[in-house]
Amino acid sequence: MTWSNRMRADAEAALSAALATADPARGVAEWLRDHPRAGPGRRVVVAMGKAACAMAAGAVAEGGVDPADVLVITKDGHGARCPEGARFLEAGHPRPDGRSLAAGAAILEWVVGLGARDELLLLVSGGASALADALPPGIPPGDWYAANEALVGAGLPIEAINAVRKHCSQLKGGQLARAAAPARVTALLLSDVIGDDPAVIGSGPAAPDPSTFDDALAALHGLSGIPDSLRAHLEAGRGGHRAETPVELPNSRNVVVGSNRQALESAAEALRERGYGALILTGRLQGEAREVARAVGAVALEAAATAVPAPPPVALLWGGETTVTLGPESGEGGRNQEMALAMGEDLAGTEGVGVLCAGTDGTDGPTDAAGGWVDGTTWDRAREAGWSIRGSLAGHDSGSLLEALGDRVVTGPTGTNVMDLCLALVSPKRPWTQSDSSAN
Ligand SMILES: O=C(O)[C@H](O)CO
Repeated sequence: MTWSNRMRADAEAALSAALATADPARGVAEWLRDHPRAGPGRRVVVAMGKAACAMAAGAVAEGGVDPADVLVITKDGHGARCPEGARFLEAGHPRPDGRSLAAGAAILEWVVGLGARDELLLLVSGGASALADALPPGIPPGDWYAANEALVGAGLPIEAINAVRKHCSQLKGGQLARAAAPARVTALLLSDVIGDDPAVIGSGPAAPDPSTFDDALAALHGLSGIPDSLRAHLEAGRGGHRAETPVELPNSRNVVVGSNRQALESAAEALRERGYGALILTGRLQGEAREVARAVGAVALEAAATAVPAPPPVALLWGGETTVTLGPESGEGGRNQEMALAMGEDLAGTEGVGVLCAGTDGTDGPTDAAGGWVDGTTWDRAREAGWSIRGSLAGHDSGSLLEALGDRVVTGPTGTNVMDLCLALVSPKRPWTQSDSSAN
């Protein structure tokens, strides 16, 4: 086995371990097993987001829940693992649509009439903000769709986008928990945001909201494409003519049951078992993919050259989520494949350094790959095959090149979504021997 194949196999094994840990069904089931219900009363479930089906399956397996009491709202094509007998709705993502509003109405109906002895088990994962909503009077659906388009298209941080969403909704920013009172609300969250803030994940339907109408208006500053009805609603809120989102929710608790950090720790453990020292450098990676890539590549090369921050064999781990700003040309690819490929030039000709970048949902951008692998051989192999890394990056076509080289990382849809992982492996300068690792 070449050093390159060997390290790629190690990185892919670490990714598999991370995905197993981030499995949302497992996270929900484990939490419910450790927190058995006390007292009588119904437990009804609302699962919303891209991982709603798996989370609902975990609740049915361990939570003493009747599937008929489960409402699942997920993205088109994300219905695998949905518990039989649950009410199942699909809705628009990343652009909300009429089905998102129908889903919001269904949620509010689902919690009507719950009493003080009942519990709403709310299972929230990434995408929930677009998939379900209930608009306040005065905001027509068309205006709401246009506003979402403008907010997401402007590349604003998710905190800012969700501050606006929360203040133009009857569900978000803790308002679902308020609607479910006097029932107790337990929200189990699969985090797809940096920092794992319950108020941001899926716009925090059961989380006290520290943001205000004022913050929402500030987020819109300088943004075009926001309809007047929306601005008027927010202005009215700032003037005290609309109810603020709740800052306290005594009936609600929020618990993160799956996160990028857990995935990183599990990947690090798997790499230690394979003979690497493993350092998690950050779970807060963000920024333009190709620029972040240069920094990640530089740290890995530094470890190879100077044994800083740790001597080889070492694995350096990053988590988070980068972005890609598309130009006029865009081919096949996604942020993880672009990030991997953007290291190709800096790594060119080096030995013993390889990097895997992958999205934990298994879908990098609009492609069917999770991400890509790059090492010191990529540049030459691409040239020999008639490809140019620079050209592919210029056309945002990283996926086509990586596919031609057999260097895409393909997991298939994973059912989870805890952002991305980037694993840089640095081998000793000499070839691997049995004593370098317990793995074969
Ligand atoms: O749905 C959302 O708001 C984003 O995915 C963040 O959780």
